[in-house]
Amino acid sequence: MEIKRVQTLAFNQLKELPPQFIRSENERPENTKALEGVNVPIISLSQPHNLLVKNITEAASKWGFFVITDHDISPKLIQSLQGVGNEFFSLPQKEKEAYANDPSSGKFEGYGTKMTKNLEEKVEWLDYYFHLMSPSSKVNYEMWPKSPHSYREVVQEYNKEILRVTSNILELLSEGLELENKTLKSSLGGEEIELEMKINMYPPCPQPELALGVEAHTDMSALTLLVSNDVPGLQVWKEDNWVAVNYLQNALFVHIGDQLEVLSNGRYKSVLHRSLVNKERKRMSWAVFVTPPHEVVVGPLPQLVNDQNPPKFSTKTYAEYRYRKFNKIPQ
Ligand SMILES: O=C(O)CCC(=O)C(=O)O
Ligand SMILES: [Fe+2]
Repeated sequence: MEIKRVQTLAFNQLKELPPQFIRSENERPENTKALEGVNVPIISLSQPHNLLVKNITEAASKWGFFVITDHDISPKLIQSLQGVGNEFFSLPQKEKEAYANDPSSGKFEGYGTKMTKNLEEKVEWLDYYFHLMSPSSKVNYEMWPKSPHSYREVVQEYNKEILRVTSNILELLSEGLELENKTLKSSLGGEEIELEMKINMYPPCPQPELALGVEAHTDMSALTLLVSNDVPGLQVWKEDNWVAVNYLQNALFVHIGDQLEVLSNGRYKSVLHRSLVNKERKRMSWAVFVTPPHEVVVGPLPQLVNDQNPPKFSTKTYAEYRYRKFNKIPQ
C-alpha cells in the first residue's frame, strides 16, 4: 500500500487542510492558546552542584520539563546533526521510501508517517525517521540512513555526547530523591540503557491554526532529550494551561517520561506536551528517547515506598508497559 507522506501533501501547495488533519474545536491551536508571560525552567549545568540538584529536582517535580544549557555538546556537532537530518529529508521521495517502516507489522525503525488515527480519526502533520542509536551491540546500522554519507559518523558522535549528558542528569535526579547517584541509571538497565533517535519533520502547513504536529501525549521513555531547528512549536502542559517553549540555540529540551514518573513513585512528573506547526517554514526536531531494555522490570523504587507513601504505579517490564501504551490499555 502506498503511504501518503505529509511532505508530499505539503509540496503540492494545498490551500486547504485535508479533513483528517483538522482538529476538533477543543484541540485546535486557535482555541487553545499558550499562556503568555510564563516561561519554562532553564537550567545551566555549570551552576554550583547543590544549587543544580535543587533546581533540576524542582523542575522535574513541578514541570516534568526543563531546558538545559552549558552541557558541553559542541554547537558544531549539533549543527552537523541538524545538517544530516535535513539532508535526509531533502532526498528525492523515492530514495526515502527505500527506508519505509511498517509499525503494524512490528517494523518500527525507518522512515514513517503515523497512519493510525486517534479516537477522533485525526492524524498528525509530520513525517519522521526512527532508529535505535545505542547500545551499539543492539543497533542494526542497516536501518540508519545511508545518505548523506556522514549520517552514521555524526549520529554516533552525538550518541556519545547524549549518553554522557543522560548519565549526568540521571545522577542529579537520583540525588534529588536522596538516593545513591547511580540508582536511577542502574534501575534503567545500567550500561544496557537504550537510546532511540526520532527525527521529526513538520512541513509548512496551509492552516496551522487548525492542525497539530504531534498531539498531546507523554513520552513512555524515562527521559527525552530534544533539539529543534529555530522554528518554535513545542508546548508543555502546566497547571491547566499550555506553555510555549521558546527556541534557545544549542539548548537541550529535556522531558521527564513515564518511566521516571513510575520509578520516583510520582515525585517526578511525566510531562504532557504537543507540537504546533508553521505556515511558512518547516520545523524539525531531533528527539532522543532514553529507555530501559524491554526485559527490565520498572516499578516504584522500594526506597521511596513506605506506609505513608504506598506505590502509585504497578510494576511491570518495559515491554509490557510499551505494549499497553501502544494499544491504549490502562497501565
Ligand atoms: O517536536 C517536538 O518538539 C516534540 C516531539 C515529540 O514530542 C515526540 O516526538 O515525542
Ligand atoms: Fe514527545
